[in-house]
Amino acid sequence: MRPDLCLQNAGRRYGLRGPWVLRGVDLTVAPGRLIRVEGGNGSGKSTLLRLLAGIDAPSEGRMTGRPRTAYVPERFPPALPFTAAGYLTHLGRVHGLTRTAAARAAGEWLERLGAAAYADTPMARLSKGSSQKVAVAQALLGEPELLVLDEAWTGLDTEARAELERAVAERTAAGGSVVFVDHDPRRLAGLSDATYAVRDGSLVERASAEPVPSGPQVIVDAQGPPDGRLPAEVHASVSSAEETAPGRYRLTVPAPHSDVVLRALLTARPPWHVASVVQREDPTGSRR
Ligand SMILES: Nc1ncnc2c1ncn2[C@@H]1O[C@H](COP(=O)(O)OP(=O)(O)OP(=O)(O)O)[C@@H](O)[C@H]1O
Repeated sequence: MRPDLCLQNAGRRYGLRGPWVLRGVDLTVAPGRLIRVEGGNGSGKSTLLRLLAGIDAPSEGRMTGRPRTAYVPERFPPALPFTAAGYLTHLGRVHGLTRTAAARAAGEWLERLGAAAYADTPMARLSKGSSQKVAVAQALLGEPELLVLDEAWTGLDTEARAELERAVAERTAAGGSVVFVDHDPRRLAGLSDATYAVRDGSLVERASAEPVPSGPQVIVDAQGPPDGRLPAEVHASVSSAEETAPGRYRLTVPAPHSDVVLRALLTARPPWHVASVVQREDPTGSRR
């Protein structure tokens, strides 16, 4: 089991005498956790995410337990001298994949994000939205143990936003950790294990992270063996699980997690029988 990533009494300031942007920050990111970071404009969210991503170092304090990390920055440099597929394949190789595996992963992620048509387009000619898809794909293709997302949904179309939510669910179900900042409070609402606010240079944990799941939910009716226990991946991904008969469950699943849950049920040994899958409207009535 890999260790937790820990920031201990960490501080960051820019320049030797610059004001402290962060100070005395303690944060533990355990495997499988989904962590949301909030805060006002200029409060230091991106600074914290850059420390977690390992592309910046604390000016004081310690950081231990660095996992294999990928990062989607707030601003992605689009004017790189590569095509989208060429760039992603190159990055895949940096992540340790063979050339063939890297090219395959690049193609798969461009396809999932709806950017396959731009695979051979030079990065400098991509629209802002397509460029953001490449930024997201480069982070996902190495199946990182820690995924750090700084406003990664901004600029994506609706389908790609949903796909990124699914990818986050897949990462955490596979034991990866995800830390994200997003201006939309409904982003992954009800799914975070913890929410922290950056305030006056400190990191404050919000008392309780969204107890009531919001956003669209899917109701799955599934039958396992009579003494069947729900697979661990399913347990980790549902809002609630009600046993309606021996081995039969009515699962309420946040929509972004539904693929992960269905896959876990259908590939369990023995596989579960999925009797029905019904979309339930967002109980808060909000739209994304
Ligand atoms: N490279 C840098 N050099 C100097 N100052 C910086 C640098 N990066 C950030 N800062 C300063 O640190 C403070 C926090 O910035 P940061 O980008 O981390 O905040 P943020 O919460 O992510 O802001 P926003 O919501 O506007 O993206 C700001 O005052 C910013 O000007």
